[in-house]
Order: sequence, then C-alpha cells, then structure tokens
Amino acid sequence: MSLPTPESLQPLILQTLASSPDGKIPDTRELSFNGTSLSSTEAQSVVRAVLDSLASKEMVEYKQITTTTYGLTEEGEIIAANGSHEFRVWQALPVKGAGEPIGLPDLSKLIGADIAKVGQQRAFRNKWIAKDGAGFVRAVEAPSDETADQVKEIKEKGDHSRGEAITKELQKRKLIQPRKHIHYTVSKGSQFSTEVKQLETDLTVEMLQSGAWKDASFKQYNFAAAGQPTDGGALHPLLKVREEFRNIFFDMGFTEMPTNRFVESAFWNFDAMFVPQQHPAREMQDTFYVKDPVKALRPDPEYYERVRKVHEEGGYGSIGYRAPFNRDESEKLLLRTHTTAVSTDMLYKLANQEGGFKPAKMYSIDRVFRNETADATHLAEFHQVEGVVADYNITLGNLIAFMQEFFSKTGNHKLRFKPAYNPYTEPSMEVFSWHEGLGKWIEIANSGIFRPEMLEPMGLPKGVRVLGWGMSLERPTMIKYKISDIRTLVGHKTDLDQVKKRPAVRLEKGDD
Ligand SMILES: N[C@@H](Cc1ccccc1)C(=O)O
Repeated sequence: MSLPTPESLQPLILQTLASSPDGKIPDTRELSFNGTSLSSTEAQSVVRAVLDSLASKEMVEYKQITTTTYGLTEEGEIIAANGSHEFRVWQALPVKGAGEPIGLPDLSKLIGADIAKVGQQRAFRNKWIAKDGAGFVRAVEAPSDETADQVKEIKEKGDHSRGEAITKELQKRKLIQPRKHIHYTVSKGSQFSTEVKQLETDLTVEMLQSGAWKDASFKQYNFAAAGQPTDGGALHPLLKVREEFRNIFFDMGFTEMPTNRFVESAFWNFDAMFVPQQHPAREMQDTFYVKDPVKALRPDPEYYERVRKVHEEGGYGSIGYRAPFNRDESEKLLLRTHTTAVSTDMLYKLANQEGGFKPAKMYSIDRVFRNETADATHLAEFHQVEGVVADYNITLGNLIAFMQEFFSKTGNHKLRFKPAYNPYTEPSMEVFSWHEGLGKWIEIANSGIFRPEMLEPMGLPKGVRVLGWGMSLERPTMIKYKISDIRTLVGHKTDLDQVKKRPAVRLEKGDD
C-alpha cells in the first residue's frame, strides 16, 4: 500500500470538511484515500503535514488525539495459541486414579520448566489441580481458561473491552503491551475554503512598487517556530589533548615551564645542549633563521666560555668535538626547533637559582618550527610535549617507569623501548606504542638522559641526573580522533565540522 502525498491528500481533507454537515472531521483515521484506509501511523503523519500547512493559513484548526490499543507480547502469543500456563499444566496431568500423579520435575520435562513452575502455582491456586502423593492430578473436569480467552480477545479487537482491571493485570503479567496511536480531529478555520490561496511570506520592494501588496494575502508569522541553531563555542582537538596531558603532568607532580619565546638563539637551541655546530639539523633547510635582527645573545660570559670549551676542547670526562666553535653561529636567531631549548634554559636557571639546585620535575607543551614541506603527516609548525626530571640517583629505569605511568594514564598500556641517538642524551631511547587501529607499533616519544657535557657547564652539581623526553601533540591527537591528515588540524585548513562536533565543555581527565 503506497502512502498518499501531502499534495494529493490536501483536496480530500478540504472536501471532506466542506461536505460534512457540522464542518468537522471527528477522527482522521476514518478518512480513506482511493479506497485505502488512512488509519496507519505512517498515513497519519502525512495527514499531520497537510494539517500543519493548512493551519498555518488558518484554513483549518485541529487537535491531536492519542489513543492506546493493545497487542500481544511474545508470551501472550504463545498463550493465545496453546492456552495459559496453568491450563497446560492441568492438560498434562491425569484424572485422579486414571494414571500416575505427576510431580514438578516430570511436568518440567513435559511442558518446559518455566511454564510448569508458574502454571503449577496458578493451577493450584485456581483449584484446577490437587496434590496426590508426591505429584499432582486434575481436580476439575474442564477448567475455563479465562486468561487465554482474554488474551485472544485483545489480539482480535486490540482494545480492553474486558475492562481496565483485566488489561492492567495482563500488562503486569507481560502478556500484552500498549501501542500509542496519534490521530486528529479537524474543523474549519477562519480562512476555510476548498481553494488553497497562494500566500506571500514577505512584503517585498517589488510588491510595494507595483501595488500588488494591496491584493496579496500574507502568511501569518509563526513566532513559535524554532530558529536556526547557532554554533556554540567548541574546543579544538589539540586543546583537548593538551588539557588531558596537562592534567596528567599535574597529577604526577610536574610544574609547567614558561614557553612563550618562539624566537631563540642558536646558543640555547643547539650549543648549550652540546649539539655540534656542524650538525646537519642546524642547516637552513631544516631550521628557520630570522633575517632581522640576525643576531642577539645574552649569555652569561662565563657560562658561554664553558660551553665553548666543552665543544672545542672537551672537559668533564669528554674529549669534546675538537672542531672550531664560532660565536657568530651561537648568536644566530632562529625559530626554536624543539622545546628542549626551553628545558635547557630552565635547567640552567635551576642550577643557578638562589639557594642552589633543588630536584625538579617540569613539563611544557608548546609550538616548535621546522623547515619542512607540509604533507599528511608533517607540518612546518607543530606542538611538542616535553618534560625533564632532575634529581640525584635516578637512572634509565626511572625514565622507563615514567613512560609507563604517563602513557598508561592516556590509555596506552603496551610500550616498547628502543635504543636511539641524540647529540645531547646518552643513553637515548625511542618509545613505541602498539596502535590497535593501525595494527602496528608507532613511535610516540624520543627521550634520554642528558649528557654531562650539557649539564656540567651549567653548574648542576655532579651526581645530578636529568631525564628528558619530547613528543608531538599532534600525533596522539590524530590517533585519538582518527584524523588521517595532520593539515586538517591547523590554520585555514582546520576542519571546523570536526571541531564543532565536540562542543566546549569543561574538560575532565580522559574526556574526549
Ligand atoms: N628534542 C627531542 C626530544 C627530546 C627531548 C629531551 C631529551 C631527549 C629527546 C626531539 O625534538 O625529538
């Protein structure tokens, strides 16, 4: 049966109203269209669409009526077909003296445990059956199975003609369930006509100029209509993951390092960390250098001299690089290539603070810059999550334990560690995490123990070890939000739909 369209239904409704003596349609379920009844839920929703449109023109008025009918549940259907549980128990039993009495275990085998148990109790209460020795026998000749009759009648008629009390009882026994039906009663409106007038929605300049407004009919404004939803604020996915990481660091007793300096000298970005001046990472194709001003440096001259010396000549047990160390190179300004420049500056301050060195745990999350061509997995600017732990008597074991604790708090429980190389750490260690979705191990962090050549010129006491690590903020964000192109996370290419899907809420740890 195909549903009528609103267009085809509209004349039927108007005609029915016009020809009804009291100008009413008492129940729209009574309507029929080309010989088919419109009583179904689907048909009534088309009726509703037509009524809404006519009501907005004040051609009709309507009220919604809700009625309830009843249908059988699965159990109700079984009872309608086979009789009530109590009836089936009675049926299964012998007449007294005509056979062995049957106990509950055997009844269960005959008609099923559930039916036997409930049925036996009810049949006994109805006095349809009686105890005989260890079992039961029939106690009446032919019980009248009221429940089955009631259920069958409801199945046929759909209403509660047997009375509300019985309906309630059957519903409580989960034999029948209510179904709601929505239909309408309709009467003529103040603008009723069988012809639908074309209504104007807006008064236009053209109508004013031509005078057409004088004969036009206008649609009523619907002040009750819901407006277009407006966009609320939303947090960028990177901000959410940053917040999550921050909370984890705070939980673990870290303090935040100030990271607001994007422009650094090569001294802090490279030299102070014992990165040789001839290192390929320092070349223009990897690092953005600042054109104007070209140079600036405010090193403590004694510290600068110690750094120069360890590079050129060695010291603190090291033979150094034995290569020329050039002040011009140190003074170059650049966009920091890693937040380890910040950690280095903070470690220097930690070594030289009033009262001397004290153990510290510090983290930062901020932007870094690398001269790279952007593609689906690389950006020229991205964010680093970085941390350092400075204390006496700590080892690589502490670094591994930190990684396990930190990442398990982000939901990454499977980690692997691999030896690596950094000019400023020894040993160095890459951290891999098992990615369930991709089905492979992916690198998530780079780490290590900072070299004495970096720490001792700063004046950190001998015996102080500093664990450090760094990772990108974008990668865990992409994994968490299943983002395949890193470029949709930044700048003018930001995928706003993706951001809007996640409205601004106060973030708790572990929220997504
Ligand atoms: N600076 C390193 C990360 C790192 C920080 C501290 C110690 C070791 C490694 C990077 O950019 O990948």
